[in-house]
Amino acid sequence: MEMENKTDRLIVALDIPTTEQAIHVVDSLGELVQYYKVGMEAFYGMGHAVLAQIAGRGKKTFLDLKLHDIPTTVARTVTTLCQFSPAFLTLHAAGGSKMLKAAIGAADEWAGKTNQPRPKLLAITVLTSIGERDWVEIGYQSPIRESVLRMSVMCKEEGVDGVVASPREAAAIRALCGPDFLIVTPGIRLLPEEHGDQMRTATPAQALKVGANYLVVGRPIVEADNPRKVAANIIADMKYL
Ligand SMILES: O=C(O)c1cc(=O)[nH]c(=O)n1[C@@H]1O[C@H](COP(=O)(O)O)[C@@H](O)[C@H]1O
Repeated sequence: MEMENKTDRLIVALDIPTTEQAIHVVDSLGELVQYYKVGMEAFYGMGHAVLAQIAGRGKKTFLDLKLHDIPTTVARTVTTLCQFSPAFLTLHAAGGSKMLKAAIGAADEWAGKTNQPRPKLLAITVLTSIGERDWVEIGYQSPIRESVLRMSVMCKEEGVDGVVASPREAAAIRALCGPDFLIVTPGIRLLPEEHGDQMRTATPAQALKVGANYLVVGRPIVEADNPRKVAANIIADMKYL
């Protein structure tokens, strides 16, 4: 894949419900951060207007609405969301291969009709907040790692651009899915003891080392007294590698 400067591979999760707060974070991080993740809290709270505000500041968006529904519903939703020109769009691998295929078909069709680049589609594998016990409780019998790898291979075969997974599975995904398959890792912490509800975590340098293309960091930056300082520390850790 076309490689960006590795410090441009930090995605800050704007898990914030109001435009004023969100734009304050974007403006205070300034040149340090190029990608912002707009997830459910931000999108439901602010609507699509926030995407234009982020784009207006020359930043790229990771639209993380984690689509998971029947293939037709997901495909139509992908068409609707493509009009906002996000760099990335997420859906759940657990929606299955037919849903993934329908989503890719919709994005390709939109790009063909509009002559615009299509957003990269990324599939969520097993959420980083899930531990082995939670996984068994839901009813899965294979270990998390096996499930993540199985989903990643299915995504690759269906033509999905990459996956969202924990840094703990990244090296194995990279080995199985090759150098061009995107791996985005949340669950990033400079201080492992501050993991909160994240169960499968790593430091920024560790995540890059095992093959992650992009790192997602939310609360450690957004809820810090000095978001700029924390972002700079994370970037320093990424550079250290
Ligand atoms: O799809 C995601 O972005 C995602 C997948 C996953 O497995 N785990 C995960 O934490 N995320 C998101 O990544 C962000 C992590 O935020 P912090 O834990 O605050 O750094 C949140 O916005 C989550 O919604």
